[in-house]
Amino acid sequence: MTQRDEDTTAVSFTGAVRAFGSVRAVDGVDLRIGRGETVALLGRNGAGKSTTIGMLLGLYPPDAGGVELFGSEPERAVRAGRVGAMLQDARPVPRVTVGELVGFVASRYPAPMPVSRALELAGISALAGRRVDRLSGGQVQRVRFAVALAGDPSLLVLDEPTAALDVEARHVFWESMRGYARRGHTVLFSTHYLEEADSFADRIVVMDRGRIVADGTGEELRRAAGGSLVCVDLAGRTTDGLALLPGVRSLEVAGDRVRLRTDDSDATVIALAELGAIRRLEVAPASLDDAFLALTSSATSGRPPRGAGNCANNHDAPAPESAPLTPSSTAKSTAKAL
Ligand SMILES: Nc1ncnc2c1ncn2[C@@H]1O[C@H](COP(=O)(O)OP(=O)(O)OP(=O)(O)O)[C@@H](O)[C@H]1O
Repeated sequence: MTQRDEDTTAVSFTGAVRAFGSVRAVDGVDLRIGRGETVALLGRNGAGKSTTIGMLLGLYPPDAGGVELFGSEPERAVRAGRVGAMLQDARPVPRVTVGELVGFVASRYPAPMPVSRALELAGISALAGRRVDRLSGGQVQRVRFAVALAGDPSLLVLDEPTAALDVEARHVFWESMRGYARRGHTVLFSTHYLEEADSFADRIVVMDRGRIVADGTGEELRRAAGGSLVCVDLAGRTTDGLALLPGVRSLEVAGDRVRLRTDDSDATVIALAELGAIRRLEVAPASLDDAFLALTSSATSGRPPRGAGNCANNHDAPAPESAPLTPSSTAKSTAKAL
């Protein structure tokens, strides 16, 4: 790494590998995050996101390759108070109040932010005098955010930060995050919420089976996954030959309706018209859900993914706001790529 790279790089993974027994949780990851960037780490359960975050914090030394924070080993950056983390499995400390906990954590850092400021940013000023072990799951999650902020770190690392939050609390959380990022801080967060990744990150890094399978803006990911969806009723015909039509990358069947993922919707539509297969024909741009499903390993046949816009099966209910993409929902919604 050159001096200039060191000056502009917050996080650097080079061919990083970490295995647990026979499972290669992180399998050759190369990733650079520039200072001031907000990056989302997206992937199904078990994709390797938490292990990546653990490596970044120095909790899991790499079996091969390297990980650096601000140009040195992670432990050093963590010890210097340059990193604030919010992990999934942190337990509430018994018997202390929120203010005491955040104050204690802040006192361990060389240049902390005022406790009142950390509480305010996390939206929990009113909880300062409450005992941490008597809070709701969503409130504890916000306390953990305040703890991560307490040292006024240059890099915030958040593992599924909004997992236990209701819709309103998620909005408050992201507003705080935006404010923090705007001050030039670097943020890396993992999430199952595609909309959150799209709305709040400068870049989305998609992991699958320990590897990075895509890295770019939401728009770039949509394009990489195949631009458009063409949907049409089968009207009793089979899908024979449809996968071979011009532009078509894959197809999915839901009842009597077929969805073609295509790089060239015009050519696909013309070919369908030549076959006389144009009943209830619709063309729609691929959604981020579609991109995610195309970029990660797809599962079984079934309903079209949520967020497929006008090209979804007309009988499908609309997607709930910011629904998380969990294996159970993807297994139901992922269609077979042929
Ligand atoms: N401490 C561990 N011991 C054994 N296997 C582990 C350990 N930590 C993770 N793994 C395995 O490594 C793989 C990646 O797990 P990881 O927790 O990094 O995924 P993830 O993307 O964060 O998943 P989730 O979204 O469910 O939190 C999984 O197969 C997991 O079972």
